[in-house]
Amino acid sequence: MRIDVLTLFPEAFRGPLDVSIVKRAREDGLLDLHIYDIREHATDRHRTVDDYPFGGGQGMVMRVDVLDRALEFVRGQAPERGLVVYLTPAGERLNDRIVRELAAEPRLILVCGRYEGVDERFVEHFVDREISIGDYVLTGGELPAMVLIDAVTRHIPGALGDAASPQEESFADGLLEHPQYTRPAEYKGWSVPEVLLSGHHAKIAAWRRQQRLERTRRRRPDLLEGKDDPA
Ligand SMILES: NC(=O)c1ccc(N[C@@H]2CC[C@@H](O)C2)nc1
Repeated sequence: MRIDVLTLFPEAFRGPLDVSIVKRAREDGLLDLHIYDIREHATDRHRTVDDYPFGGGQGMVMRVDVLDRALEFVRGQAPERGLVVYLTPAGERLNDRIVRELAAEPRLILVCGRYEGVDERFVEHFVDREISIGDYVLTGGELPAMVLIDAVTRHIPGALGDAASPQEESFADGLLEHPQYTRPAEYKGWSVPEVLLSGHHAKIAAWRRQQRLERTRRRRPDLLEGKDDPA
């Protein structure tokens, strides 16, 4: 899978994507990640990428002409057209379903805004999906883009290694994940649920399912809406 990123701050991407699972996915050629600087496509002497908003208001808006040129350049770097995703608080709330949809794409082109955002004509004519990672405003789309890259990479076949698979986790069955325990079996008088030490796999699976249900009912009843009560 190829992911291209358009940003004013390429340096923001150094670090989180250079470690562990995402790093290995890149080294193994499972994820082909490229970061591009939007400012390279500003044409004036001052390399301007933003301007004052028509109609007034505070802050600056990123120019559609600069973004169009940057996107056209990036598009030309690979044969697949790519799905253009703009990170914005006004987007669809990211969830497991959307992550899986995006992970199925051969190529994503993520657009990270700054200031007050981008000219709406860019969104209207060039963006395929607007995505939000939560109901809060950040200084830029870079962190949301890194969240998206991390979440999507987990679904690239082979990225989690042969053992684990994204099926067995939170949200995969629409529920929150069950609690996890490991050694020591006893710590400061705190013990591990007996069933997990029993080696009885059917009982363990049942206990974990019950835990997922109870946790979800207690913490995230919204995830259960519209579902008949799962047995
Ligand atoms: N919740 C989110 O996913 C999110 C995304 C982007 C963002 N901020 C950028 C800065 C200017 C505009 O492009 C939007 N804040 C929050």
